[in-house]
Amino acid sequence: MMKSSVKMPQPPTPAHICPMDRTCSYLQQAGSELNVDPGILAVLEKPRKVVTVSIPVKLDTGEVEVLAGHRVQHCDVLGPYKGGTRYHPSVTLQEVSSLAMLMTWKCALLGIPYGGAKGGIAIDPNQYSVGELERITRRYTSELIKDIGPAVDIPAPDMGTSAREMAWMMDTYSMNVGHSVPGIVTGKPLSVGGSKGRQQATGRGVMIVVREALAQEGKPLAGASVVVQGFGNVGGAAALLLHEAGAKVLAVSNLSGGVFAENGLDVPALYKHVVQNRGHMGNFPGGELITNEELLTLPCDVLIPAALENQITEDNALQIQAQMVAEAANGPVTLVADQMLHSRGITVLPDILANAGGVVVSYLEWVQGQSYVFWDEERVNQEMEGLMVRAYHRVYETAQQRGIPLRLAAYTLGVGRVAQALGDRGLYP
Ligand SMILES: NC(=O)C1=CN([C@@H]2O[C@H](COP(=O)(O)OP(=O)(O)OC[C@H]3O[C@@H](n4cnc5c(N)ncnc54)[C@H](O)[C@@H]3O)[C@@H](O)[C@H]2O)C=CC1
Ligand SMILES: O=C(O)CCC(=O)C(=O)O
Repeated sequence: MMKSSVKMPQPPTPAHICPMDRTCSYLQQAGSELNVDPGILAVLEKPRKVVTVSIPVKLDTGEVEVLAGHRVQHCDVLGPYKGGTRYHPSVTLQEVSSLAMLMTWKCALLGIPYGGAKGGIAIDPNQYSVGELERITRRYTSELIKDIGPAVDIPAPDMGTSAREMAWMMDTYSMNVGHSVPGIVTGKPLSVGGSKGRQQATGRGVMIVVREALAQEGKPLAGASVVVQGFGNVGGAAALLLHEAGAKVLAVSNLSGGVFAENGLDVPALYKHVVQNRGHMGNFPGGELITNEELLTLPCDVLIPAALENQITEDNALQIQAQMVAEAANGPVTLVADQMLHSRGITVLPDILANAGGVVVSYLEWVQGQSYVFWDEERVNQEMEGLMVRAYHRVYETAQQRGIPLRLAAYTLGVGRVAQALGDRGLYP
């Protein structure tokens, strides 16, 4: 949705927070809950293919910079690999591998016929011109040409990328193979076969899951107090849609800081302000400034981290005052913090459920493209809502039946489906 022009150095990921350890730990927990054969778990712990490519790019100054790009394909037992492409300074092979594994469980949980993958380049896109970004994206795509394809691995947007980059990827792939291949990416512009509703889909899915979870606790979404960290594609759409649904959005933030209003922010006005101010929240007349750290610990019904990984850690988990945390970002809560929130009775809606709206509409885009029939936005939203609501209730019921947290229930469903398919395909006796 909105690209920020704020340039700030990124703090390194603390050494004790390893994204792959977290994802593997949840996999192991789901495996023991389901009594999955250790051989199958050993297969699922490792990505099937890891590709790192060198991306030489001529900068506008005439200098050449050589970047590293990754694509990790975790598992394709249920269908083609699927997952976003991230441009962010924190990108590492470890991070991309963990995100690829999350995609496998997310697609399986939602019942969509995809495997899991993720890609990324460790750059701050705000530091590059549009021309440089185009050259980087095209070279990255060309380097991956033998590893991606509409029946093999289908990239999509993630942090730092959008429909624009998907159009460049599609064009580059199409030029390489000699004909137009819209199905090579999802999240592309409508003009080249994108789907209505994809841009807001992840945020809309977050809103739907939060609404269902609040309803389960007997609370309506209208009037619920919400805090959102991140105001990009996911956080921006989630805040706007929650506001539209009558929730009181107390605070939102992005890289530039945050704003808070005790009686709720006028989110559309803030959105306009941020666009006009090239990503800056400061000087917004309808709220007071707040830091990202303060925002995370505000008392509210629902806290929605929609930016980076590892935002809720053992250092701030005890200060979280939300009743519910909805993981719009991938991996915003560390392993230890997750246990701390659980023992404090705070409901955590796990990423593989809460942010699945994006890949669901990517799937619907792919379905429309395959059939050459394109739907109106109402139909896309309805189909997505149906899948999200059913997934939420499957997770909730599994958690109730097994007496386990929602995250483990979600993993149990996702891992169980993949393990079953592995067995049925004869890969494991
Ligand atoms: N784009 C998509 O369809 C999907 C994205 N996600 C996840 O959602 C998260 C956000 O992705 P997008 O919204 O697409 O990215 P984006 O690049 O559009 O927006 C990221 C937002 O986070 C803010 N941000 C960055 N660092 C921050 C910090 N330290 N503190 C506060 N805010 C900060 C940025 O200023 C920006 O507002 C990521 O974890 C991504 O993997 C998950 C599912 C699908
Ligand atoms: O839309 C997609 O294919 C992938 C979205 C994504 O990267 C994610 O859900 O984390």
